Amino acid sequence: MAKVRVYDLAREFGMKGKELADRLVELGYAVTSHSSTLEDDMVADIRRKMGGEPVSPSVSVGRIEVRGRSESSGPWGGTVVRRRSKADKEEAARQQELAETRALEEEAEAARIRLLAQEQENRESLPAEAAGLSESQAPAVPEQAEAPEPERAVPAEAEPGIGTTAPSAEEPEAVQESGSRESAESRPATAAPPAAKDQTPAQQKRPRVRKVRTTPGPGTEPERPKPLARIVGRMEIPVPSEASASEQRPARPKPGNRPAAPAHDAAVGQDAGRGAARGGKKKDKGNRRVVAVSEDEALDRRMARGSGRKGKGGREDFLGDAEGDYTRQRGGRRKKNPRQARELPQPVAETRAIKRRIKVVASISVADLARHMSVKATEVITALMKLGVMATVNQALDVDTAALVATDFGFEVEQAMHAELEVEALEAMEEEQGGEALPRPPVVTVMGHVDHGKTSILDAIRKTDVALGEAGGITQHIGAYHVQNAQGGGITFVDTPGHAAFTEMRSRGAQVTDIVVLVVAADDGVMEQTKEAIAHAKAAEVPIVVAVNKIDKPGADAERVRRELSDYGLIPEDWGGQTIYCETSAKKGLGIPELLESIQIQADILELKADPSRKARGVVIEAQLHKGRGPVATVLVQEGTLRPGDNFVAGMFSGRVRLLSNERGERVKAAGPAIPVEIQGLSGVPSAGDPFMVVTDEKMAKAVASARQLKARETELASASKVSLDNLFEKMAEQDMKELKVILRADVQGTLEAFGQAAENLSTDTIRVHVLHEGTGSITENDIHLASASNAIVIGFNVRPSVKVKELAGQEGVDVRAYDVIYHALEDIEKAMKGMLEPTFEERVIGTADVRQTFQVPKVGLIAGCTVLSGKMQRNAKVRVLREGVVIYTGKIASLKRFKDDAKEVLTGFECGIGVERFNDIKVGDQLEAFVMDEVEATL
Ligand SMILES: Nc1nc2c(ncn2[C@@H]2O[C@H](COP(=O)(O)OP(=O)(O)OP(=O)(O)O)[C@@H](O)[C@H]2O)c(=O)[nH]1
Repeated sequence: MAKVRVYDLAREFGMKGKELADRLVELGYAVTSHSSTLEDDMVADIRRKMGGEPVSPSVSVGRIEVRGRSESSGPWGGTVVRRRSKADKEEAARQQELAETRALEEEAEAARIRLLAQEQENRESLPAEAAGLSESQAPAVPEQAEAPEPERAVPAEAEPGIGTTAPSAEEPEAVQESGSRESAESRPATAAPPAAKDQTPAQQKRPRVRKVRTTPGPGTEPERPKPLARIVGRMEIPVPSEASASEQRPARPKPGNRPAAPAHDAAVGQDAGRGAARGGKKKDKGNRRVVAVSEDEALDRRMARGSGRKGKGGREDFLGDAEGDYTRQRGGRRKKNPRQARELPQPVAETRAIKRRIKVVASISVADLARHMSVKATEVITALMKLGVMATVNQALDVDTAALVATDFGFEVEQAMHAELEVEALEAMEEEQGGEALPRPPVVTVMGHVDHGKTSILDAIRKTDVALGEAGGITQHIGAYHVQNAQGGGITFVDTPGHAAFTEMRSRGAQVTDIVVLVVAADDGVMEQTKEAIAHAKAAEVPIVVAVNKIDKPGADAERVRRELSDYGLIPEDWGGQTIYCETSAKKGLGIPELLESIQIQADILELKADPSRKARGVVIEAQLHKGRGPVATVLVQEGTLRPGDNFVAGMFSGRVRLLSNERGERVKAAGPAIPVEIQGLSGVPSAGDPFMVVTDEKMAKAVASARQLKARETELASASKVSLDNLFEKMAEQDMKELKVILRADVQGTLEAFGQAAENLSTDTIRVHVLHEGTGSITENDIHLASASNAIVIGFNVRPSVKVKELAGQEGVDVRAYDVIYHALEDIEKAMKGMLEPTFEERVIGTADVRQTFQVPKVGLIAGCTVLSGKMQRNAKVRVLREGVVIYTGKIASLKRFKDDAKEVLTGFECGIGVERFNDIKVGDQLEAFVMDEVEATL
């Protein structure tokens, strides 16, 4: 073919040669001047790019690919040459952009449906497409219609569209763009260029766009236009999602793009191929995006693309991150948010999950549980009722119950015992791995009756402390101190006030004392507190060393003391017993070394040992908040060695030993077993008797402390009993109570007024009696609820609470008292205020009976014919009616008859008739349980 020069071509376009040359340079063609020669392919390409065809021809030649490989079309599939009128092409070109945009939205849904329909759907679409072509292009019709291949090819094309792998996927796009469906799916490399050459601009838009994303590979034909030129058309790149959109076009032919359908199909094949290569997920993304795009958005998108990115990054984004890319281009951050929002639920859910977990150590009050779940306490109470649990706001729920009710509110209750378990594990490990247990000094507590000389003896002992040297004198009192005797032995004295503290510590599980020194004044003998001290020491199973003091006194009689103490089991050694006796005079310093020696002997007998190599463990002897030094505690180390820097837990508090000092205020570097030491560095003030333990690290210390605080709070709530006349005095002392709230019930109004006045007159400077509520009639459940909520007691005159009310009162811990005489009630209140009142009554079951028959007796009511199973049935006793083990009524035995005679009581094995007061619903098979309320003696 003759070579065409630029100016020749320019004439076709009605341009000057130079103009076209410049234009071609702009387009990236290697043109130097208006007289440069152009290859045929270049000419065709230029014609296409310059607005289609030369001015003169009235028709253009387009080539469309026949889908699939036909027998006649050779290995790459056949092509059909068709003719289109210029008007058609112009129309197509004009409408192309808008049509595509509209198509995006219109086709989006169809695309999704189509993808889901997969092969069958695609197959159905092909005939429609072929028919569309046949209408306008006679030559194409027979070939397309007759060829069976296209139909076979469609499924193959569709497959990549849904994520299957197509070998062509990784082929250079320049090759793929013009490929037929077949070429796209199988081997498009060489078939593509002819189609590209002959396509109308509208047809080529899409393929051109795709070219942008790839660099022409080695498989491209040499005569193909330079890649640079192709980049110019990049602005029209459809996003991958459009692949699925374009896939729909054959099914919905439109006037503007119907002829281009095959090319679109080819594009589908390409995109599908890419999608396949990148995995179905990305393809799916593309699909989602298409669905979401409106016409306006599509326009925006195209514009954004037009001004947008180039090169590989663009391709990556388009294909792999289409949504992200879109949102970034359209609105930066703002637009990115929706995407983030889609990703957010996960972390949000996690946060919620954490928030929705409530840690409970042992129990939690209803109020606390409600607070944790941000619901009203009444809602929790209702939920509990549904579970069959009757609870009040302040009632404590155990972990299981709390977990059960929390589930209703979408919360999870977690047993918060980890920290404590860790400590236990550490303790166990320490014990296991600990070193050798070595002899340790004894820990001694001095007890005795008032004024028998305890303090004097301790003072005398201190004076013997060789460690004091000439400086002498204890500089500070720390509750315990260690003395070294002349023989080099050491003894630790716990200097706590009396046996109350001793017992209190013991009640906390802190057995610190190895030996008790019982001081008895020789001139006074065994007194009340001497006996108590003996009882406490014995209860604690601690050996006693007796110090018979004040032997210097004229009336001193050591023998008498021995005799008296022998009565309590403290038999002297020289009498054949095992108790060591020492005669001392604290005042004159007599017998003190012997006393110390005796203690030592006793300690030797006990063979006291401890392992100094492990982490320290001990007991808080006393603690206080010091103005300048913060919380300080005297700790008695029982095992291991305590050193500055150790992280520890003391009761509910944690800390790190900042400073260790002994009873003389001297800094010490370490404190071993049985050594009392004062520590600084606590987070709070622990209580005497609290366990002390060095833990692994600060984190653990804090965790354990907070777990204990939580537990303590729960325990406090759980045991928070309501004020009763019995504990009124304690509560006053503990809680600084200033008011005794009373709810009154009486049979007549006059009694109420009289009592109310008298009760309020009992008010003193420290406590006021306040009648919270009063009314006539029996005590109601509401009274109990009110009392429970207000920490009040309920007093009834000539009225008794019903069984139900009584039970409720029991559950709520409300003190309900019934009196017949105002004076007795006032007396009780007065006693309570003085802390003198003791518990009064206790229930005692006296017998059970089986109901065998029932009789309706006129004017009397229902009588149960019973057999007494155990104990006895007693007239006027209280009785519970049980049906299948459940108490259905509690009342009083109104009548008890043996045959026709009234009986006081009926014993086991006998039959009787029982009438229950105000209860006529007794049935055969019920069981009656008779009980009485016994007055309970006050105990110490
Ligand atoms: N004659 C004489 N008097 C003594 C002796 N020991 C103590 N006293 C005196 O007895 C009184 C009470 O002594 P304390 O040491 O205070 O007795 P206590 O047992 O500590 O007393 P409380 O702390 O009140 O329980 C004081 O006046 C002492 O001087 C002693 O061995 N001989």
